Amino acid sequence: MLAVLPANRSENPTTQRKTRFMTDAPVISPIDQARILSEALPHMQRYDEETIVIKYGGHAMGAENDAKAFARDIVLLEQTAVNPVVVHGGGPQIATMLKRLGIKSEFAAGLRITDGATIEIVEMVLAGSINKQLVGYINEAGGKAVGLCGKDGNMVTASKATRTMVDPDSRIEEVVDLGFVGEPEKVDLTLLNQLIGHELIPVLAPLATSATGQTFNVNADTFAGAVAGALKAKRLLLLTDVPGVLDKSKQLIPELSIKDARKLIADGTISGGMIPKVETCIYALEQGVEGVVILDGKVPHAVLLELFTNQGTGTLIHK
Ligand SMILES: Nc1ncnc2c1ncn2[C@@H]1O[C@H](COP(=O)(O)OP(=O)(O)O)[C@@H](O)[C@H]1O
Ligand SMILES: CC(=O)N[C@@H](CCC(=O)OP(=O)(O)O)C(=O)O
Repeated sequence: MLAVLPANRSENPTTQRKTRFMTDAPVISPIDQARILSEALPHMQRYDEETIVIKYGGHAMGAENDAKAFARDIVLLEQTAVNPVVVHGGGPQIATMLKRLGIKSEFAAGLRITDGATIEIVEMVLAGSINKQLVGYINEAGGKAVGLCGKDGNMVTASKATRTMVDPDSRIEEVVDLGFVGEPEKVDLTLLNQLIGHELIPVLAPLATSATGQTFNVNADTFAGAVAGALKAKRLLLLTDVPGVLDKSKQLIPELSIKDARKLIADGTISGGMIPKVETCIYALEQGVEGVVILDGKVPHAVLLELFTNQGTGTLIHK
């Protein structure tokens, strides 16, 4: 038998809830809402059953409501048959905790120099608080998130990272000892393959183990690139707090070739935390990821805008 529509639709609790949500939003007619959904169809079809790695940076996280909105968009992706894999950062949150504990922290080439005391805090903040918070938000939005780090199932093994820096005064090159900072060497997909495509959303903290069982702190962009490369992901999205890669006059560069990106690193236009981000994009492209984008995660629904509309935001890096 056909269900009888309620005579007064506003008495329907579902309609009431929707109406309440709509009060703060710009007025969009129901027909426009339907049109927007319909226009998303070809985009959804393009990503059907495809794996998309989304790196959610510590700066992009912002307030609780922003993280909850991000989580909701991730659930929406999964609902449309995309396979999202979330890798999160937490640099600013680690910095806050280290400061509270009176532990000094320094960076070299965008990487945190990580001693024995620091790695304990890094693991606590990344795999403990941030990871479980994001898992909670995704699950609250109706998803089934599984929080892991690279140590689980030996997913990501790493070797000790080193960087050569040029002393600005003497111009002499010196090797910087970064301590327990790891460079991903191998990604074992056994565990991830148990989750992807089974309605489960992996949420990964960027920690790895060495061959001898040492825990390594891995830059979250580098970690995301290694995972995206191993998965041959369709897209890698790096969400940060700037519109994308900016030129010397702070203008957004919408597209960047690998060659030009390398030039911008060499001439100092790209510096600090943007270096591992761009290096990650280059690595991921070389590993067969189809498209990589650096974008502003603070823009509401940044992920949906990038994937499901014609409005490309941020910097697309290509071969
Ligand atoms: N050319 C550049 N374009 C944009 N951002 C840059 C550039 N060079 C350096 N940066 C810095 O990189 C930062 C992003 O890296 P990071 O702080 O590690 O972000 P996240 O926490 O999202 O990984 C920006 O906030 C900006 O200060
Ligand atoms: C080695 C290294 O630098 N690790 C990073 C890991 C977290 C991270 O990368 O977080 P964001 O993406 O928010 O910057 C750190 O200790 O800050």
